[in-house]
Amino acid sequence: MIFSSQVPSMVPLWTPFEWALAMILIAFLLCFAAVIWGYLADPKSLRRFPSPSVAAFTPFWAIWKNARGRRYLAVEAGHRKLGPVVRIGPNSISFSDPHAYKAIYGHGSPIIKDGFYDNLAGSTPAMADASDRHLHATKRKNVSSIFSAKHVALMEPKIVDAVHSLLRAIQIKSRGGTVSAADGYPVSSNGEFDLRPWLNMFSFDAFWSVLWSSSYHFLERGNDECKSMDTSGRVTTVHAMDSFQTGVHFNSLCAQLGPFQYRFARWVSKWTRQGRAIGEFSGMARHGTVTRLKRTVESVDFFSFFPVEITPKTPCPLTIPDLVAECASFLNAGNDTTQITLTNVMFQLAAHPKHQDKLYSALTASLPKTAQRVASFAELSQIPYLAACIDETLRLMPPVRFGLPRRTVGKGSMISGHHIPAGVTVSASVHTMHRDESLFHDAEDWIPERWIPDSPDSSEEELKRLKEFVLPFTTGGRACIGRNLAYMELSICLAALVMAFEWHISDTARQSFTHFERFNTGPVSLMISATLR
Ligand code: HEM
Repeated sequence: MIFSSQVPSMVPLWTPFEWALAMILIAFLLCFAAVIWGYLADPKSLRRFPSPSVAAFTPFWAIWKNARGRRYLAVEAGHRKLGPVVRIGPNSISFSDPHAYKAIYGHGSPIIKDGFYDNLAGSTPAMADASDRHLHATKRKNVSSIFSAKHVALMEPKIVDAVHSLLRAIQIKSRGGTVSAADGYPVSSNGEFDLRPWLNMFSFDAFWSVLWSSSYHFLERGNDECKSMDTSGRVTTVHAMDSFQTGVHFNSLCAQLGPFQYRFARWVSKWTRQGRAIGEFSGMARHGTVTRLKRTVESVDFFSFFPVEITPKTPCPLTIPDLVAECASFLNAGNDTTQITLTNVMFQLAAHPKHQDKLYSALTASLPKTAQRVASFAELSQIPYLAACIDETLRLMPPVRFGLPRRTVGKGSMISGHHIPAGVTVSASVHTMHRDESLFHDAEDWIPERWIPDSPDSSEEELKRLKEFVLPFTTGGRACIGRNLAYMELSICLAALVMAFEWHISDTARQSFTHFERFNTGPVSLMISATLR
């Protein structure tokens, strides 16, 4: 009796910790069962398509590959192993047939942008993120005049100014110096320096000036510190390149989740560096927009052309959140792609000295002596070999390499002879298409001459295919709106770099030149040396 009175009347079966563990296990088993059930039930008949590894069961296959910067390569390897139609997610199909590319993205295709973009968009979608056709058409109408040939031409002096700053900076780096006390980019003892951040600072300086007539003068400082403003108006100093790269990478990873999981991931990540970087980048656009609204500028910039008042042509003008969203989207789309292309083409020219000499001779032969330091776009447009070097780089190393996600609607679509029902994510990658040996000879090699009619490396048939299937800006109603600006900036900057310097790359640097995929796929670094001509 004494003994039993000491025993509590109710002994708890499990401790709170054991209960928590049991709950986690049950939640895990339920998720696992839901995944298997989704796969077996197969309401959209996607099991007919082969898939690499666990891709058919979970989006984390693609997210994991993207986290390691290699998703486009994993998808390409999947096609090589499994064929032209591959399931790369529970609800996501990738095609490698070039004609499938046209069916998905081309003019007249009913297929729309995927929920991936709705996730990216946040509360105020920019034109580039609007998946709804009608909303996109209204937004594109609002901004299309900004990108007219006439308005883009007005931006040339701003680009030229930034090119002069770049040349000054490179001249100092080529001699092993620093551009200012804040310059954080060393030159190694053999004279090599990383050209990538300098081209990135160029693309920021140039685009800031084109968009808002302002500049942080990154190139003059050798430093990318700038201002970011949060939604409450608090201003902080951030590093533009890191905020952009980290923020875009993390946002692209999360956007591959469903809408609920995306919001949850963003909420959880508020306390991480990655989550904060997303806010810092949009804060850079907010700060640029708010300060530009307070200033009057002497020369026109892109911002001057935004419709902010109701007119018959613009019945739905832009509000301040719309302006911030468009500016963030332009800053995102227009800056990194330019940097990536310039870095890639400089790599190719340094790695192919004969082609570099050929381009230099073409430039000196065509340009008047007075124009040779920084030539005008009108003069440079007359030099086919310059365009060929840019186009061949965009073919072999397009800045946007992954299959842009699109969603089938209505009664579904026929793609490559397969009926894909509505509500499926479909994609095709230009990286795979641009390297298709059935379209282009020696497709893995950089051969600018293939773009030049009547050269030994070109043929009439291949030239037709180059025009039809080399689509770094994609095609159809969602194709790049900034293409004219991109060619102007690339041509002026590239010609000036080749006219001013001779570029060299060591074997070690050549072999260690690698790319990393975030949303765009860009070079990690480009160690190079330059000699003043
Ligand atoms: C080499 C340079 C460039 C390349 C390779 C490129 C490529 C692309 C691609 C592939 C898309 C489609 C993206 C998607 O569907 O998700 C796109 C869209 C877009 N690009 Fe570019 N781009 C370049 C330069 C620029 C520049 C300089 C701007 C200037 C702001 C710009 C602005 C845009 C915009 C606003 C869109 C969205 C168009 C829409 O949805 O209607 N791009 N670009």
